[in-house]
Amino acid sequence: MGQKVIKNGTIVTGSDTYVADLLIENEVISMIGRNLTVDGAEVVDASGCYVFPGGIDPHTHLEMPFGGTVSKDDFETGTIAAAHGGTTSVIDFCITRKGESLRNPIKEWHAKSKDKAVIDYGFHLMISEVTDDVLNELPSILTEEGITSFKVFMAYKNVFQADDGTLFQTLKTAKELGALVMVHAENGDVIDHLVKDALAAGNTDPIYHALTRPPEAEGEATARATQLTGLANSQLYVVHVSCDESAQKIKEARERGYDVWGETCPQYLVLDQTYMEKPNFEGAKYVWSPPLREKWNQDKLWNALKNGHLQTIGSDQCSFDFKGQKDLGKGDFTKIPNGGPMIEDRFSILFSEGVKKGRITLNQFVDITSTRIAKLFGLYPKKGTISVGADADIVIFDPEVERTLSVDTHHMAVDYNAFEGMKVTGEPVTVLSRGEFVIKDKQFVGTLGAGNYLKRARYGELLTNDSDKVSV
Ligand SMILES: NC(=O)NCCC(=O)O
Ligand SMILES: [Zn+2]
Ligand SMILES: [Zn+2]
Repeated sequence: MGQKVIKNGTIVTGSDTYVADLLIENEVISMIGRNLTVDGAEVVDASGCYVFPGGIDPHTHLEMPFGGTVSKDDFETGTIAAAHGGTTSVIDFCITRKGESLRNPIKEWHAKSKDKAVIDYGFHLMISEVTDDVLNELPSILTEEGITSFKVFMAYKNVFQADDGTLFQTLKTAKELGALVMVHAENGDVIDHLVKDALAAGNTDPIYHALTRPPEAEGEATARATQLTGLANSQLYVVHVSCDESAQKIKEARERGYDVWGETCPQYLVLDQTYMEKPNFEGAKYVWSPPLREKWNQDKLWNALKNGHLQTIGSDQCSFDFKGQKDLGKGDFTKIPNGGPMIEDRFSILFSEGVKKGRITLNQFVDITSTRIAKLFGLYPKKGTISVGADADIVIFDPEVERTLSVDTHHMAVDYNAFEGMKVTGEPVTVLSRGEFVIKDKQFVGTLGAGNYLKRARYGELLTNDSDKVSV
């Protein structure tokens, strides 16, 4: 791979903003300085643009079986769309099955991703039960696979839901092994009860998905998960926080000194529950779990990001076509596959709605979309920052261009965009993954299978390109 110099851009990290040039050699950033000239190096002009570390999406479901169907974007279309949107690494959820070796789904996830991913990728491992077999397998999964985060679902009764004992045992095991536990925090039993009541009363429209999953069910589960984390003296990351009820519980746990972190998603910051009332079943496009909330929650979530009570943003990418997939739930909202297309717009929504509207600073934007995620999930400082020795995962971002989000221009494989017609400011122009162009002048120029599988460091450890893992 030849050398490249990125010139005249404004480099932005989670803590600093400065004008400098970057030299890229052998997949990494090898020099940062003013007026760099290197004979034979390709010059990439970033005048007028920000130069960000590539976004890291900690929460994707690519080609995931759900609700009798499979999410539409796979590791090919999903990672191409991610790259267009300024994301250069994703961590996808590997879904396990009870009574089976954890190795089987991991193999399946490798098979799904290896020849398709155009950017780097890692896996989280879902834990649905903790048996002796699972406990015996887990240590080698950390060391051999570099999978250092486990997800437990407290919702989706009779599908993914684990009980409190499983969550507690997972927290204890994670502490021993050095893994981060992620939790989908909604009270699945209460939701099941409310869903049965709604269906018995003939309430089958998409809006009842939201009405049967109230904020209290999310707040209660979040509080329970954080308390169990305190009891186990472990570490917890609450995914897709949708409402003030849950954000408050995370803040309280952190104030108590618990090692608890929270992620929100673009949809909860921008869309609200009224979208689920759209006619002609269009409300189904906006069915996520947890559901969209009343609008006033959005200011609370933005403030939580600004004040550090929530720390990251994930896409929760789990896309289904409106025609042929979402419509499986016509006449019964419980059959609408949960999730939406979000991998491409995560970065730009946070920039446009967050930085441009003065809700967060530019450096917070980088921290929330990249640096903090790299630190929590064992990728830092190989990923998540711009420094000498880091992977040259770079986004050259035009902060002034105005555009309209639409299914007509997005690169995700589905037949709608959740932000259809929304105007945003700012766009990734050129994106590099380990020094190679993936997006050049807004065009995809990457290679299927060029993405590397990421073996991640344990919770609290660094991952560098020099020595594989360094303790801190
Ligand atoms: N969030 C959602 O609605 N779908 C994806 C699966 C999950 O994260 O719960
Ligand atoms: Zn979830
Ligand atoms: Zn999810």
